[in-house]
Amino acid sequence: MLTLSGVTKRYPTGDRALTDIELTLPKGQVMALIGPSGAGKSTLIRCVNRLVEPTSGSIRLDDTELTRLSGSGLRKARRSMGMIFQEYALVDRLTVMENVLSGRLGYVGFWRSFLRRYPEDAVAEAFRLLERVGLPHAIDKRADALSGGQRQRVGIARALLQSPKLLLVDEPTASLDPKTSRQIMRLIRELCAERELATIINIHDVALAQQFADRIVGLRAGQIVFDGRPDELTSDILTTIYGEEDWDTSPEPADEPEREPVSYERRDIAGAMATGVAP
Ligand SMILES: Nc1ncnc2c1ncn2[C@@H]1O[C@H](COP(=O)(O)OP(=O)(O)OP(=O)(O)O)[C@@H](O)[C@H]1O
Repeated sequence: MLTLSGVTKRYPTGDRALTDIELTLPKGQVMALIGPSGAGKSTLIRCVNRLVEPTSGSIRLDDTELTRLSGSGLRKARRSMGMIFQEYALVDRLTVMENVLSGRLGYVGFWRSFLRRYPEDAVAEAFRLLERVGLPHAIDKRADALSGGQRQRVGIARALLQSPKLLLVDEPTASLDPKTSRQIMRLIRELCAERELATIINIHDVALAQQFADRIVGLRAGQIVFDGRPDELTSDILTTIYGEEDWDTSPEPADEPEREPVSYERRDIAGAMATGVAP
């Protein structure tokens, strides 16, 4: 479905962000891309949707060579790639429904979108998607009245309204609490299975990646140093990806502070039992 072959990116500054990347992503697979800061994760995702121009190599989505596209060909190809962002990228003053419908901008043309006239089938599908992501009650709310988790659900519905073949997801949980992060990852996973969407998720949280991805690719200094199943990600491999660290130890329990022995009078204890307040 998506095939990267010999992809290299050197920025004009001389930074070599990716070197000779070989990667094939089949339909329906959720792939987590992990690696330290600066490893090249965002650059890889951005090369696929051509927000960044690869210096060399080939990127194919089905039969289309993405690196050769420009103008309308590139716009058409981008419709088949849904993006989900860390900071949600919603328009705050628009409603949830309007934000979701903006996922169709690549299809409806400038004047129709300017006049906010979307085809009926797009509106019906937006309703269905908002129901599916758990926001049917929030359709008319302004985006800035939502919590982070709700905003990310809107971002997911907007990406899916494009009817993409591929989802490119950049740090979807970086601004969310642990429970909401899991809910969002679970939702992305379920939707990918339902729609047979191939997905690349750029993520720092290794535990979340292991729990919700089918496959993990580890990048270090622009090169793939691990490509395997989540259960194959051992401490040694984490060291290869991130560098030396003791991955197995949990934090030492904090020492109890030494306390002066306290003696209570019997009547203090009786009082405490009556009021629930320690003497
Ligand atoms: N626009 C740019 N111009 C020059 N160099 C860049 C640019 N964007 C990224 N780089 C460099 O490319 C390398 C890879 O950066 P990239 O942002 O892709 O890494 P990352 O793994 O996504 O990092 P993070 O996890 O911190 O987001 C780094 O050395 C970075 O400094």
